[in-house]
Amino acid sequence: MSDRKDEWRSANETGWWRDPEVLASLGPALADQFSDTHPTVVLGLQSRGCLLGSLVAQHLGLGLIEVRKDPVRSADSDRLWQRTTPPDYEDRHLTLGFRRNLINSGDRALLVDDWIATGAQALACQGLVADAGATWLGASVIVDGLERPELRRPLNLRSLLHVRDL
Ligand SMILES: O=P(O)(O)OC[C@H]1O[C@H](OP(=O)(O)OP(=O)(O)O)[C@H](O)[C@@H]1O
Ligand SMILES: Nc1ncnc2[nH]cnc12
Repeated sequence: MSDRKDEWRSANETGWWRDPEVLASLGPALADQFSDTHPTVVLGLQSRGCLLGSLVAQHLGLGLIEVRKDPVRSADSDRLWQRTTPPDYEDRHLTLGFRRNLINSGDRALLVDDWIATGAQALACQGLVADAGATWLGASVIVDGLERPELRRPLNLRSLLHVRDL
């Protein structure tokens, strides 16, 4: 998984998906970080988090909730849980959300993502889970680049790599 940074100072994550062995190992590795918990649903943040979230969900035999950026109602009857993020690593205030009927208050939710930076998007996801009355288990990510260490515990962040190790 070691991977030097490119000229944009970000790891070339697309190379990870291209490697069959790395791809096969990511779902189990991200799931195993939370083997002491009992998730009932995986949350994947559009878009890379969904790619990884589906690997984790499949490994655990669970379903996936796709957390959409700027979700649009497909029908008036679609009620959404929605939250707007604080500024993220690109200084965006994104609206994140998903259909309310995808989660219930008995669910135990595990967020999966490739990278955490400001923690803004993960915080909004934690808020969405709280809005639904469900239980937040934590965030399982590949790269921990968290800029606010005080968020590590409340988010229950677990990572495969730290950004300084790339
Ligand atoms: O900690 P934060 O500052 O909130 O940033 C982390 C989020 O940003 C990146 O996704 P991005 O929005 O670039 O979308 P992508 O998955 O489509 O690349 C990354 O995959 C995380 O989801
Ligand atoms: N995928 C990513 N998400 C958030 N911050 C990043 N910095 C470099 N790559 C990133």
